[in-house]
Amino acid sequence: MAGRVDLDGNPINPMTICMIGAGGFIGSHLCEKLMSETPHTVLAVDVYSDKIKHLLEPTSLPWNGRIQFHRINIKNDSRLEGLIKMADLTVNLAAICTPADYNTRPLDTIYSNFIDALPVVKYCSENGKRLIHFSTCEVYGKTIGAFLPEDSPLRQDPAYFVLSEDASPCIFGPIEKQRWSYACAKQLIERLIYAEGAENGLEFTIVRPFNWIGPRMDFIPGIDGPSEGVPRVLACFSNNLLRHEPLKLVDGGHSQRTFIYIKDAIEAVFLMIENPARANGHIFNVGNPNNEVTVKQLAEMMAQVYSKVSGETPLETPTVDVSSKEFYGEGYDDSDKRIPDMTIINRQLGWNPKTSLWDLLESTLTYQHRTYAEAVKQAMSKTTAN
Ligand SMILES: NC(=O)c1ccc[n+]([C@@H]2O[C@H](COP(=O)([O-])OP(=O)(O)OC[C@H]3O[C@@H](n4cnc5c(N)ncnc54)[C@H](O)[C@@H]3O)[C@@H](O)[C@H]2O)c1
Ligand SMILES: O=c1ccn([C@@H]2O[C@H](COP(=O)(O)OP(=O)(O)O[C@H]3OC[C@@H](O)[C@H](O)[C@H]3O)[C@@H](O)[C@H]2O)c(=O)[nH]1
Repeated sequence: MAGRVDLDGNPINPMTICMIGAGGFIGSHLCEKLMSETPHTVLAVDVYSDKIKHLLEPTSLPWNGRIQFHRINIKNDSRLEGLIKMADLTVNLAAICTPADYNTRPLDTIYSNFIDALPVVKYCSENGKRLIHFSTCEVYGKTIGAFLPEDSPLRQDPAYFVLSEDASPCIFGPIEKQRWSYACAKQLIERLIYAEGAENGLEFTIVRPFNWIGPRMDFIPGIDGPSEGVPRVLACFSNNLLRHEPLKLVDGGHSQRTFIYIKDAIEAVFLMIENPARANGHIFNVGNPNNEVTVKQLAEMMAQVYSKVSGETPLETPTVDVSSKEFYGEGYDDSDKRIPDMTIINRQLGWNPKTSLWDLLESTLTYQHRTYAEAVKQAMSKTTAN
């Protein structure tokens, strides 16, 4: 850890980071790396701590004293301002961010992603503290290309689908498609943060993650989350594979996504944390444009990789189609394609993702198998016995 320098060769001084949502998927990976590779201190705020328990106990851990857990619901806790004041930097990850909630719990989604984030922005601005706020690639909504005729050659032109921070429009569906409640709330908080920067000098960085995936993402229904819960696609498909049942393709699985390994993405956040002069005032796409697949291709690849890492015979029928209405309910809609423009993050931080989709699925599904296979087997045999 000695002699750590930033991208401009200046020494990096130890800092205190107030991390809100530290107990979630991204937060747990950030905390892990901050503890093992830096001298920084983390004030970890969340309502849950299961995913960072291994960093908090036992007290003999080498970073003991550098991470403190504060079980706080930021909706209604006066301790939040004190923690932000104690820190040099606040990283806000807290949000409802599973698509199954956007159309079924739109009020909770809007409150979580906009209203609950407001005091965090305000406390940072009023106290002259730096803020790294987690937004989403969903703020881009649909691509311009999605509105062109199916056979238009312009659909092949990157100008119609590559998503860039300073040029692409934000294209959402109608209000009755409540799917967009999340994207719209995230867009408004981005605009508010940007305005606080412009009018009141808030030092901010906005992160737009493009489908970060890896170990500890969401939950496996009925094992470490509600049996009726619907997590994001990695956990849905992992659950299907663990139960040896076909993977469900929503509306044929034609939508496209670029997936990035959580460990690559965390490197980018590290560069932002430790290079404020290069990161402040910027919005960054963080994704892997080389890992594009349709959801159907993702399902097929996951089935292949899972069979390799578990030694189980592949499913005869690996996928089954399901309508979005049946799977998510009324008001669902989808982003068609998400390719991040990497120009700004390359220029400011010199960062590039490294891990291929196959490799990241291999390590992630090895983790899923080791962590859950036995518990799923037991839960399934209990259900059969009853
Ligand atoms: N994972 C991705 O690919 C991805 C993509 C786009 C955007 N994001 C954004 O990144 C952030 C983190 O995402 P994640 O994947 O780690 O999700 P996550 O659900 O695993 O983590 C969010 C954490 O915030 C906590 N939280 C929510 N409301 C809270 C409250 N009121 N008080 C205290 N804690 C609260 C939750 O308990 C959870 O631990 C979110 O803002 C999300 O919108 C993630
Ligand atoms: O079992 C499933 C689950 C999901 N899907 C599909 O897989 C695609 C990806 O679904 P995800 O659940 O990962 O969610 P999305 O990529 O649509 O959005 C996510 O991306 C960015 C973040 O802001 C959020 O974490 C989330 O909104 C969608 O097209 C969805 O319809 C399936 O076909 N089957």
